[in-house]
Amino acid sequence: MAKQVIFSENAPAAIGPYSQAVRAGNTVYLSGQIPLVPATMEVISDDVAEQTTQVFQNLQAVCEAAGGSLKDIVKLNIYMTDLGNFALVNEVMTKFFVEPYPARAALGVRALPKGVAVEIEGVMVLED
Ligand SMILES: C=C(N)C(=O)O
Repeated sequence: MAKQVIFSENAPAAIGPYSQAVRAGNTVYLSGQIPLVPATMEVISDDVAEQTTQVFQNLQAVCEAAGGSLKDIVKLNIYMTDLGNFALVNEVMTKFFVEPYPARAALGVRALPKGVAVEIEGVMVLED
């Protein structure tokens, strides 16, 4: 199956050897987004709510570049350096998603790139 690399100028450029997303058939694999502001490539702030918002905005931009939207996401994996932020991340997520929510995993990790507090990756399935 042919794979297609997805790129959005409205999301941060990759900070390593990966693509922002890759489409294979109708499935789009969204690389982990961290809270970098696309225009500056700087972390938005230390505030976890702002970081989470930036992450979802970045994912939204990549989804749109792939011809979809956050509504088409079927699975998310959320990585947090402090699971004490679990409720806060949930609250921010409800500003971007309505039911039926995607499947999801939430994990606590020791560290994330650029010292951020949250990273989110996902899988999106496009309509035929
Ligand atoms: C930020 C990433 N997605 C990475 O380094 O893989």
